[in-house]
Amino acid sequence: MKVKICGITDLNTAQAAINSGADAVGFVFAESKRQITAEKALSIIKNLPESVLKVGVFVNETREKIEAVIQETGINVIQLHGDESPEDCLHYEVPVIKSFSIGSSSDLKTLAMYQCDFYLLDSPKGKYRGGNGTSFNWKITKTLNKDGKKIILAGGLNALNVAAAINVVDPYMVDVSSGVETEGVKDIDKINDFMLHAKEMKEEVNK
Ligand SMILES: O=C(O)c1ccccc1NCC(=O)[C@H](O)[C@H](O)COP(=O)(O)O
Repeated sequence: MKVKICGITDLNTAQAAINSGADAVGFVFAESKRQITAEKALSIIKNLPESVLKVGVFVNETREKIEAVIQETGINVIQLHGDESPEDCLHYEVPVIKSFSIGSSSDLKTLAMYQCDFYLLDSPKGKYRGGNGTSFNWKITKTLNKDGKKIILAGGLNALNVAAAINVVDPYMVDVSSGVETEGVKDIDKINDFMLHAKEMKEEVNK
């Protein structure tokens, strides 16, 4: 199972997540308690291996700003986490993750309107557009026709529930932020624990 650790704000945590097996790390450029500047993101990203996906998270941001952040920081994937239209997700030089708030099965119908590289399923917004630590009813996804889409499951995941979530949703990747934090700060022990449960699940599924 592939894993994205989101809401990275320092190099030590990024490196620990990658050493633990993270396939992607996320940097939030939108309004958030985890918001990071382009300058700080660059100082982290330049020290990370090529092979890891560096995801920039944006909410209803202008194309000009997103393209500038791509140039300034070296992020190699963008995550559009607001009310972006299908057209807003096209014609970027890097792969695009579009996130969708899943409150009921009708929310899944929207995915068919979008052509993007990854489809991230998250809980409906809380204080911020994402990173709120709440999960949605994973069983809703049973009605989703994946049709080859790469699904990223997010929202309230943690070491204790990630294996069950993978079992129900069968995603391409899982994404976590709050569930690997203690008092709002990324916790390396929790990252290691999450990784163990998410990656172990892959072994179980492949048996
Ligand atoms: O993480 C944030 O603070 C955030 C703020 C605004 C928009 C998106 C944000 N995060 C996007 C993510 O990919 C999170 O990992 C995802 O929403 C899951 O978060 P959590 O429920 O805390 O694990």
